[in-house]
Amino acid sequence: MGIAVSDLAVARGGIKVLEGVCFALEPGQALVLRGPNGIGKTTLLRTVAGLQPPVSGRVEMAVDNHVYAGHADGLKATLSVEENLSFWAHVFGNKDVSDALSAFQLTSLADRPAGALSAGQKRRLGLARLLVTGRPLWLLDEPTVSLDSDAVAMFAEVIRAHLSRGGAALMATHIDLGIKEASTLDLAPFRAKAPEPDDFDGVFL
Ligand SMILES: Nc1ncnc2c1ncn2[C@@H]1O[C@H](COP(=O)(O)OP(=O)(O)OP(=O)(O)O)[C@@H](O)[C@H]1O
Repeated sequence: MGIAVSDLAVARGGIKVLEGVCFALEPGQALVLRGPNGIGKTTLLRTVAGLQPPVSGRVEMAVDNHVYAGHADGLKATLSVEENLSFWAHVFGNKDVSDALSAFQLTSLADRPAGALSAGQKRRLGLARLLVTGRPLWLLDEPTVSLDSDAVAMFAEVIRAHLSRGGAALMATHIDLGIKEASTLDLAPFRAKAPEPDDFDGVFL
């Protein structure tokens, strides 16, 4: 099962930012959330991931089916690249990290402490964690930040392989990943309207 989102309204800091959001994501599909800075992509992803409650509407998806990767890489700086991945593999009941290392060209850096990686290498390691979770549904917020063009291509290849295995991905990104299987949802039409004041004259007093 993927995700079914219906008539969803989400808020940040107590203010509604998006409303009436509807989409469905099936296994094997990717959906890219688009919209200008501040429209609410992160807020929507966090709500879908269950990290905050919706204002209204529904998010239907299977329990323990997804993994969320936000802006922070969530790495342990003193653990090596391999130890970081092994830690996360263990959390999700898995062991083998070799495929994740090679998918993001991290094998030659396996023994280096994560704190001594470049920004792009840290991001590659953060994304490699997705592969060791074994979870089918990936919720990704700006996954390509700090990646150079080779690493973006690497990431796009990982997404394609994930989709071909029946996985799914919902992601907010400003760049074109060149994934032809991916569709796009422009969030501009779902921007929440400013609330009508209850007391029109009162707002001027
Ligand atoms: N902690 C907060 N308290 C109040 N408002 C916030 C908070 N964090 C974000 N916002 C506001 O909520 C709105 C939605 O923010 P959000 O981070 O979801 O947007 P975004 O589309 O992901 O933006 P970007 O493309 O810049 O990452 C923005 O207008 C932002 O200023």
